[in-house]
Amino acid sequence: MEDEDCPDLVPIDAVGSEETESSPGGKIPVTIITGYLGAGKTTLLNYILTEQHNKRIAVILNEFGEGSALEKSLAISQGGELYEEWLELRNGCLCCSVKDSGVKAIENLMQRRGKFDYILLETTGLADPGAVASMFWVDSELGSDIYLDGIVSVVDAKHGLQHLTEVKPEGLVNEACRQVALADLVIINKTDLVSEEELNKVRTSVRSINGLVKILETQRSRVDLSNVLDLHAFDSLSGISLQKKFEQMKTTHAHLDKGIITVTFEVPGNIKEENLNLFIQNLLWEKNIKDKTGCTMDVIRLKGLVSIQGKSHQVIVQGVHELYDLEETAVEWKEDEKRTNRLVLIGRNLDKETIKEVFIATVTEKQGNG
Ligand SMILES: Nc1nc2c(ncn2[C@@H]2O[C@H](COP(=O)(O)OP(=O)(O)OP(=O)(O)O)[C@@H](O)[C@H]2O)c(=O)[nH]1
Ligand SMILES: [Zn+2]
Repeated sequence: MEDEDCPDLVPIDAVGSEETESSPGGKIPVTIITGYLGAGKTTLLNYILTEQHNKRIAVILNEFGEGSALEKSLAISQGGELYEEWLELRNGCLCCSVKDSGVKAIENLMQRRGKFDYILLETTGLADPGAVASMFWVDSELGSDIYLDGIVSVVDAKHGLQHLTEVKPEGLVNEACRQVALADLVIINKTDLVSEEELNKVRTSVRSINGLVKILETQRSRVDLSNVLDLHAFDSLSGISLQKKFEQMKTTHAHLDKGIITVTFEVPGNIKEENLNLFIQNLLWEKNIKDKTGCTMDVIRLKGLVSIQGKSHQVIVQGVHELYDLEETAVEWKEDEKRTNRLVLIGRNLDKETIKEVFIATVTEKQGNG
């Protein structure tokens, strides 16, 4: 069994000398809350801020949007002014509302280290959560204090289907779809406003975009916090749950439009790390892998469990847009176990046969001695 309480390993020089009462040397998890305009993100965060849960959560509300969301946060800020200072709430949480990307707010928040154990960050309804997520990966200064735990996307049960199926001008990705594609958890909210049949359609649509995502259904964004926090979606702890998902995953339904879909494939054997890097870089950086009609495959999210030559443990692959990394998991290949590589890609113009062929060609290709 995995010891979930085991602190993440951090480089020694990353452990600051400042007061870190909560978890010495430990990084603070950040969960990104996305979702289309009006889906219920702020409602979710307000719910978390007002519930008793014995957790000290710092919440960064994005108040770029107008109307009801603003009013809600005004209610929380009590003073009647838009809050740009950190406010300590009765249940031990901290709250701040910001107008920009929120990264500034996180930097500002880190000065209050020791007062909270978790950060929830709301993005604007139209934001690309991948861009926000990327900042935690590439910003090493932020990265030594915090880590990305997961991406949660709130979907409006009433209008979600319309948002998800809206066709954008050529070349543009529908933001609502992108948010679902990147999510580790989708909360279908406002179920009070729809029939069971409508709800089914939304669920099916979410599932067809993202075959891996966990789906919850709520009213007023009332969720069990344990389903939202500590998902460990981006670290090696998620290797075990990823393996379970592979087993449960059904093949994706054929999509009529050129929307975002999930494809998954498996190739048995051991692969070389450099060949895997080459494959991923062709896909994410060079973007030179095309489908049968000549369209470039556009991968938004990538996950995989692979078997690398010379490594005794399964390796997890994580990608968001152009960024990716490989990390050895705690799961060891057993001696009599068939070594295999399983990948999941979420994106556009993905064609399973072609991508699998390219993978096989790339990873089995003999590399020169140099
Ligand atoms: N009927 C119904 N209304 C809801 C539910 N959840 C939230 N709402 C309402 O939907 C509206 C939008 O909710 P918000 O939480 O502000 O949505 P948001 O995603 O933060 O919106 P933006 O920040 O503007 O993108 C508010 O008026 C909420 O009261 C629900 O489950 N059912
Ligand atoms: Zn909001």
